[in-house]
Amino acid sequence: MGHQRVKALDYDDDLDSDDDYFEEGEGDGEFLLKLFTPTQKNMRQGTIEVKAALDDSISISDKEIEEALWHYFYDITKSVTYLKNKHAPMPTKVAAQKKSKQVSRFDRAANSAMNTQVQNASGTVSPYPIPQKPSLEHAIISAAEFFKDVPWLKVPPHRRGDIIIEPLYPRGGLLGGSSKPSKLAALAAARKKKLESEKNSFAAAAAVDAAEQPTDKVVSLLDRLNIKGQGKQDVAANVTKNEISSASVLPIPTLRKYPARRKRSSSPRPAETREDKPASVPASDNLIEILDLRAPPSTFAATMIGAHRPEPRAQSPEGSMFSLYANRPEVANANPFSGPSPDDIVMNAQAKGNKSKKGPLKQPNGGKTPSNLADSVSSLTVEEAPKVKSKNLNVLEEFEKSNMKRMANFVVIGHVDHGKSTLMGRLLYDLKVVDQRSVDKLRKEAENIGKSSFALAWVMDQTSEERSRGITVDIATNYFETEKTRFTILDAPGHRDFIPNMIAGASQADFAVLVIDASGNSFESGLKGQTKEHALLVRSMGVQRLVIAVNKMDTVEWSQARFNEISQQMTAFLVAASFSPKNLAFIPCAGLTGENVIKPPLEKVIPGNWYSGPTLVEALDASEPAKRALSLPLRLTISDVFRGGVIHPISISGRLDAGSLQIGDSVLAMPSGETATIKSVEIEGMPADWAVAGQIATLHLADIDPIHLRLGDIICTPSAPIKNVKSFTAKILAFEHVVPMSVDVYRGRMNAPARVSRLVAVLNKHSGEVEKKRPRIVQPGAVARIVVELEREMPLEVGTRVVFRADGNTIAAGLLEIS
Ligand SMILES: Nc1nc2c(ncn2[C@@H]2O[C@H](COP(=O)(O)OP(=O)(O)OP(=O)(O)O)[C@@H](O)[C@H]2O)c(=O)[nH]1
Repeated sequence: MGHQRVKALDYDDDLDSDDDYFEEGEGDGEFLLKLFTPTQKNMRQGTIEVKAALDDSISISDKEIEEALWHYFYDITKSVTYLKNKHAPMPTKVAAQKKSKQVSRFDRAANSAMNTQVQNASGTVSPYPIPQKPSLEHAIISAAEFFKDVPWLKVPPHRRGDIIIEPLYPRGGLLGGSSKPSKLAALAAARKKKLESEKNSFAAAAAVDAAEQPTDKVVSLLDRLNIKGQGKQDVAANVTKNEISSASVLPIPTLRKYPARRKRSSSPRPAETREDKPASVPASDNLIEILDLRAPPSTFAATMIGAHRPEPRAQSPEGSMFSLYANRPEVANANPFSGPSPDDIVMNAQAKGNKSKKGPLKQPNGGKTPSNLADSVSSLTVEEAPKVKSKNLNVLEEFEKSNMKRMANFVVIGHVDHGKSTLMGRLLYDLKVVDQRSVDKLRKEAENIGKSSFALAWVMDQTSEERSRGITVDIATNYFETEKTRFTILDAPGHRDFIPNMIAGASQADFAVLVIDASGNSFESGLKGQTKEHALLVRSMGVQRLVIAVNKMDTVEWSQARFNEISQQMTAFLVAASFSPKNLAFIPCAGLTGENVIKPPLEKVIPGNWYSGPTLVEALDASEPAKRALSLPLRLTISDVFRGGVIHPISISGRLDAGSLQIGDSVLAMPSGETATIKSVEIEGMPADWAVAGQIATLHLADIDPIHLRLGDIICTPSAPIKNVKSFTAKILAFEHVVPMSVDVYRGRMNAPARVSRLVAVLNKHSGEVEKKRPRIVQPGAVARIVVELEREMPLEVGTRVVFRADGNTIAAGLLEIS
């Protein structure tokens, strides 16, 4: 700070302007004198010493020395150093300015190359030393030379081997470091040496293997296959023959023990390349001169590789990076596809093993050509499930031999709540078909919902809906037998809403049991309701015999008068409905209490013991067996379609109207026209081999989809099928007025909308003779012939019984005459 202040004294302006500064203590003259006297001495002495310290070659004026001394406050050493540095010879001003900045070696090398080019062009000498070209022969090789025939791995023969790139500069030059090899370099060298020794030993071992075929050597499967494989022998022979002699000269790529690597290298080559260009080294005359369009190396490249311009490159036509060893004779002579592939070797070895153990090995495609294979495939068929084997029974003979108890199916009809189900429940209970325990249980359950009187009815009505509503909805089936007959009960619903179900039941019946409530007004109301309708329906459906159960006699105290009244009225009606009086049987009974069901009523019950007739069961048993159309073609009306589980996925049940069937039979479903095979048969829940007309059978089917089976469809014999018709002529009994009108035609459960298209004639009820042609209307109770047009086809034939309904009422029933 003092120095700065002294130095500032040189500026007059400052001195003049800062008068106060000098006014402290002494006056101006004295102060200056004190100040400059020792300075002048020091300056003279310092100038002498600096001159002495400086080299004589450097010419420096005294003033310059004094300035230095003044600047460095008479420090001789610093002043000398400053002057020396100031007057030392400097190459350029730029270099002097960048003296403090370390010039990178790369920059120096680049500058050198640039100067070299400049020197070559202008003859000037570069200020920097240019690296001298190494004297070794290898040093002439530049990187461009090395890679002149790249892509990689395309090494010319004269350079095949250890490529030694002599460093342009001593190690540790450009990038620093020691000239001693690094550990990594040492490891690489050791590995290389080891591989070479392995290669030589492997080549020798391969030669021995080819001759001796060692078997005791523990090698992997691939090793063994490789050794035994022809491809291996070929390659090994080549390697042995060519490589051992040249191994010391030409370091070859290491041959691996496993052939997969060789396969991998050759497999990508397309077949056409393999055929057109065998794996041989392209001779020199095969080389193609390629126009060298490359630009001269850049400055950087020239620095790195020198100014050498590579010769025009010669490239093999293949120009492939995989041709590194293509010009090697052992590889050139080897056709990689001449022998089996490694996969082939493995497969052949496996085939050998299998052959030795299991005989001839099948070829993957069975030795078939593609065309044969295609033929075989086209000839393949999906084998159908084995048909059920038929016992080929003569069913009619079997039926005769069986001495089967006669069978009868009857439908229980009548107005709603007249006691049909209760009467049948009593029948079954008294016949011990249903045990006491079951009835007690039903009674208890019925009591729980306040319907204790329905307990016996629940023997038949088993669905929750029926039990909760107290009415029968669908046909309920049950079985019992007497000494003479096996009976099937078809309990029909009495409610008018379920007339179709009642028709379905009636279509299976041999006769009918008409239940009439004897209590006050019930009979009369029934006559207005389904009592008459049901009677007419069953009659129109072919039922000729009726057992009329005058039920609930307990409610009228077993009044004979009431019984007689009902009998007379009903007889008149039924005879009018074409029932024969001899086929009508009136039985007084009480289903709820069980009188006269299976046991005659007690005298105390019947006042005056006025009834001595049969019980209900006796009346049933007294019925003439229905004629069975055994010799006619099979006709079975489907009343139920269900899935019988895994074993029986498709099952149907229904009454055989005609014909017979047995296990293994092929049957035809109409109207679908689909065939099925009968797998098994059940009659009354028991397995059977066959079934005949009149029986209600369950058939478990195969070879048919359930969608082709519906309620009311007909199962028939394929050789004599029932036909689907669109129109027919029928003889009808009119219940209501019939005019040309829209109706629904029922055949059992099957129905279809139709139109009465024409009234042909009114017929005599008894003789059937035409009484009036082309009537405009058919009166209720009259018999007439009409023509009906169906909106869709139905399987119908002559003799089929049909029912006509309109607006929920049965208006007529009839028999097909012409279809
Ligand atoms: N007092 C008396 N009641 C009876 C007799 N038979 C049936 N009942 C009663 O009549 C009612 C109807 O009986 P169900 O057997 O259900 O009549 P149903 O004709 O089968 O009825 P649906 O099948 O619905 O048409 C029940 O409450 C029975 O207890 C009988 O002999 N005497």
